[in-house]
Amino acid sequence: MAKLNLQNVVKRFGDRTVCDGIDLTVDEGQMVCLIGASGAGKSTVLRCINLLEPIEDGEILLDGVDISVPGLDPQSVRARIGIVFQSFNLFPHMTALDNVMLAPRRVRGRTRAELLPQIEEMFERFGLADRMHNYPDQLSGGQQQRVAIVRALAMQPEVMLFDEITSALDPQLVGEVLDVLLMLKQQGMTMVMATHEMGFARQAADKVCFLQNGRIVEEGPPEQLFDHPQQDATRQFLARALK
Ligand SMILES: Nc1ncnc2c1ncn2[C@@H]1O[C@H](COP(=O)(O)OP(=O)(O)OP(=O)(O)O)[C@@H](O)[C@H]1O
Repeated sequence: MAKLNLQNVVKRFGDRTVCDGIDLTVDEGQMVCLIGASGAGKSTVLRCINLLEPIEDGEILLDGVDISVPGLDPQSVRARIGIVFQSFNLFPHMTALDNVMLAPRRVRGRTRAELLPQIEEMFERFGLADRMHNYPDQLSGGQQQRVAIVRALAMQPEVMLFDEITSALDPQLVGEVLDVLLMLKQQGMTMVMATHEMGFARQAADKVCFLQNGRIVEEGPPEQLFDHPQQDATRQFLARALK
């Protein structure tokens, strides 16, 4: 697994600065949660890391190498950094298995036969063994999101990014998706997660970063940030979110 470093990352949309000098370190095997009000810039940070958005300034280092330099093939970076979104984005005309196999076949040139044992094992591990041949509309939201996670993992990424992956789920399905993240953490995956699930951030994160107006205004281990927030903005946000 890899280590991720953001140094003074600046992202603007027109004259609006959405990431205003983000410094973030995610050590190998760490889970970092980004929290903050809607519009604070959490998704944009993740999209910049995955090179879905070009940045105006700063550096994004993957194991010490700047991946944000112009000219670098974004596909090769995205093969190393997986991302899962709120909306599962599965192809509706393909089975769960075919959705998962698509990228490793296309990008890595692997065959179905080569991939099958590893992918079957992942479906099994994430409680989806009997769902491999179902189409997305035959699956619950929680199952679809777990398939989306398996799809990202099938590329054998070194870092995983999760953007509000439980926000579109019925409350009773949230737990089964968060459990998958706990399993990944146990396996030592390096992860960054934008979330409104404060209970999960408190329980599972190694570090929590509070974003406000495109800046990380406070960060620390969850017990420090949740129990002893230093900034008024953090206190007010947590008071509302934990209510
Ligand atoms: N493609 C875009 N063009 C213009 N503005 C954008 C674009 N994408 C995001 N923004 C703006 O950037 C700001 C940060 O958005 P972002 O989605 O990163 O916030 P967020 O913290 O993830 O919010 P949420 O919790 O609602 O997902 C918002 O004001 C948003 O309107």
